Amino acid sequence: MVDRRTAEELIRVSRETWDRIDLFVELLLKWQKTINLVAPSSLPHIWVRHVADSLQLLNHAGGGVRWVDLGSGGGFPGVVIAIALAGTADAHVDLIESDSRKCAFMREAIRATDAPARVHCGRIESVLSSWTCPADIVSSRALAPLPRLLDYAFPLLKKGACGLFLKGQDVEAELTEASKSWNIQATLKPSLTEPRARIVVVERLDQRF
Ligand SMILES: C[S@@+](CC[C@H](N)C(=O)[O-])C[C@H]1O[C@@H](n2cnc3c(N)ncnc32)[C@H](O)[C@@H]1O
Repeated sequence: MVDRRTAEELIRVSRETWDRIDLFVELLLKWQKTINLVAPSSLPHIWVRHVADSLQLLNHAGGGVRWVDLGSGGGFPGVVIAIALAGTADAHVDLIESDSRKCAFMREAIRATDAPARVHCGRIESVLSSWTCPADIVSSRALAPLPRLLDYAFPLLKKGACGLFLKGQDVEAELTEASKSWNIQATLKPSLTEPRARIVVVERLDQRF
């Protein structure tokens, strides 16, 4: 349980939130036997590598409670964020994922933890093409290189959502590439869980013509 203790030292959330995350992790480990929800090699480090990695986004959300998480997979960061926001007025997380087995897992996790979230099983491009709900935050982890990620998130960013994207060490090159198509107002924040990783906070995005 060193990994779990390290996560608790990195991130401050309530005892009740940790209890609900315990339920989520228990369920994930059960489903992981039949579906690849996270890389098997990362399981011994699940608390820091996945749970704390997700929760750290709350530090950059400016109190935003209406989230849309893209390519949520096994629930990172979206389901973990929803669990942490449970009980907060107006909090809601929309999770968009195209793999129906991962969607089934997330629906079960939301039910078991009573998290304020909803799963949209489909392609991001298609789900967001008719999206009308306001969003404070659009998040994602390990979905696509930044240029494609910005294409996906643009329908929400252009309406004023803030982008919170967990990225690896290649983020500077990805930002340079994305700048060819976009005017990006963004800042890079250090990750609490991985020294080489960064959180890209996109405050504003406009298309270059
Ligand atoms: C590498 S996984 C990352 C999952 C999770 N965000 C995480 O960090 O553990 C990428 C996920 O995005 C989903 N995905 C990829 N392209 C997508 C698209 N266009 N629309 C919806 N989901 C997509 C995949 O099915 C997969 O579950």
